[in-house]
Amino acid sequence: MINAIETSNLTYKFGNQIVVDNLSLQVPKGSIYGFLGHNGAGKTTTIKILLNLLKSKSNEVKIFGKDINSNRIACLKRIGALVEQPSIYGHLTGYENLKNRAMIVGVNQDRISEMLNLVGLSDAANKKAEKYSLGMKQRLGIAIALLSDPELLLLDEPTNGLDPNGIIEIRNLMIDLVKNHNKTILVSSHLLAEIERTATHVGIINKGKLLFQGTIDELHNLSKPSAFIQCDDSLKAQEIIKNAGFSILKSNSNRIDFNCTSVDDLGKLNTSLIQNGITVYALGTDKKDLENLFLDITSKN
Ligand SMILES: Nc1ncnc2c1ncn2[C@@H]1O[C@H](COP(=O)(O)OP(=O)(O)OP(=O)(O)O)[C@@H](O)[C@H]1O
Repeated sequence: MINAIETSNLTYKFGNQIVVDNLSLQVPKGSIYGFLGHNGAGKTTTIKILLNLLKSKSNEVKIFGKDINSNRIACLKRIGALVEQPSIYGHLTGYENLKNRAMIVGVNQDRISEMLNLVGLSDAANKKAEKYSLGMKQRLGIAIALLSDPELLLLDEPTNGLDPNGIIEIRNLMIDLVKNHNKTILVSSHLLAEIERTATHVGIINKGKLLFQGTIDELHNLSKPSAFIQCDDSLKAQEIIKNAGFSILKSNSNRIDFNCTSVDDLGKLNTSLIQNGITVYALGTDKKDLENLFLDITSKN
């Protein structure tokens, strides 16, 4: 299947600084691709290149299989974007902002109500945009980007600065757009927990280099599961765990983490701890969350 976005050894410099370094992204059609990286990693620069706002070499960037440089207009027609602040006029209502944009891009005005409905702003359609919350402004920005019905959406940190409710609204909107409206979304973020809940695929960059790319499941599989025990005698329990052939990963007086992956082994260990007079408060297996994985991956770079 053709990827919505494919970059091949994409490299970009500001002066002598390499900001995007041999980046080969593959964003499958129909995915929510979480583009992760710390501040300054090169996410916005990459998105600007994908929008042809910054120049790439020929065949470094393909949109739905077509080189962006030789098919600029055709490619850009298939992309909607929200980069940095949405371009919204505060003195106009949400409806008027969309109407204005619909005239510029030559889109039928019927789509305005449809877009307001899609992003959940129908009730606020006649309110001035300056009175909108940050989350409403972001959703209006997405509605503007969707007016021309692009297949691919590029969203640069759309949840930045939003409260938990605003984050949930954007998250649900992204899922709805992909599931029910056949869109593909590339969404950049440094809010890792946020990406974990929405993304189907993930690309992690640091200093312009791609450190990981794959499905969210592949990312999770990178972290080795471990087990933990909480009990009343940590020192004695550690001896028993070591004697059973496991290595202690970390421990304190409340909790011991060790390299057990089998629930059978964990059950036997529980029996052994109890037989040795230890009271076990809790035990279970653990997998690293995305945040810790991300720190692991980026710190190795
Ligand atoms: N116009 C520019 N001129 C010179 N350097 C720039 C310019 N824009 C960005 N940079 C530099 O390029 C690097 C990557 O910046 P970029 O904005 O792409 O990162 P980012 O991952 O989007 O970070 P953030 O999350 O902070 O927006 C940074 O070191 C930044 O200082």
